[in-house]
Amino acid sequence: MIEFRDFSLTYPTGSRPALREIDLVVPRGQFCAVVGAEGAGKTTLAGVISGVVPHMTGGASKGSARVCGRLLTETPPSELVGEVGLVMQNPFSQLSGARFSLREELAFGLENLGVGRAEMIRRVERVMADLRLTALADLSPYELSGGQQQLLAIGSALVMRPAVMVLDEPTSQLDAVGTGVVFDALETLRAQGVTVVLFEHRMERLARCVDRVLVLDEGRTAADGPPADVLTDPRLADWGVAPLRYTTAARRAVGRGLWEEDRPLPVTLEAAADGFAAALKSARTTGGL
Ligand SMILES: Nc1ncnc2c1ncn2[C@@H]1O[C@H](COP(=O)(O)OP(=O)(O)OP(=O)(O)O)[C@@H](O)[C@H]1O
Repeated sequence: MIEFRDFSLTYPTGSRPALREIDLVVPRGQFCAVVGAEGAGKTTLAGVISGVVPHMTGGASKGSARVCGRLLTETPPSELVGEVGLVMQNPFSQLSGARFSLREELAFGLENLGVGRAEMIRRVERVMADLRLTALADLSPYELSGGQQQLLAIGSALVMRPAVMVLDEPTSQLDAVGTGVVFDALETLRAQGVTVVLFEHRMERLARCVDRVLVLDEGRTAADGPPADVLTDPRLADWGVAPLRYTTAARRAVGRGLWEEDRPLPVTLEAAADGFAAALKSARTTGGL
């Protein structure tokens, strides 16, 4: 689905590559998260997958980057419409400004593609049902909350039935409620088997819903694997990524003999609760409490 081979990219004004020797294969249906410090290359990678970089920014590349077999550096973004859906940080800036209701906004891209009316209605209704937007169908996009607007942006991308969805920090401008709404929608995408690359810094939510986490550090792949491995890697902070609170608490508990050494460090609240409950039980049994 996504295939990068030894791919590097240097912006025209860049003194060093923003991406270096990236090898990345994301198969169909995989849900992959990309994390990294500021300037690590996350937005650049999102831009390459969605066709924005280098077509709209300029830049020289080496190696190859493909989505659905198409070489991204040779395919203009307009030709990727059916293949890649992009959702960016600011939901407001993604509204067309040309439509009066949420339902019409969802139909906008399909109208531009010349999709027939019956098919358009079918797709729009389906996306509204999947993202639980049906009750808001007749509201103006400008009456929606930030979280709802971001759901609309996700819906506008999804309605085009892209092979891959790229979400570049979709919750960074949202409050806790909006973030919850977007992560619930991501669970829906996952359940539907959509291939997703999510660039995100809210690791606690991310650890639950992704198959794989890739860490970028100064444009290179520093780590790549299941969240339970990558997010408990002791080098995470060296790569500029704050470890999860659960992992940090359990690591301290290991040091004090309060976390079973052979129990993996937790990356979710549930795993942390189970681990601490087991530690408490064993302390009670052995008379430690
Ligand atoms: N359009 C551009 N022209 C020149 N250099 C750029 C451009 N966009 C990004 N860069 C540089 O490329 C490197 C990677 O930036 P990028 O925005 O991809 O990182 P990031 O991980 O998304 O960072 P942040 O979390 O701050 O958004 C940085 O050194 C940045 O200064």
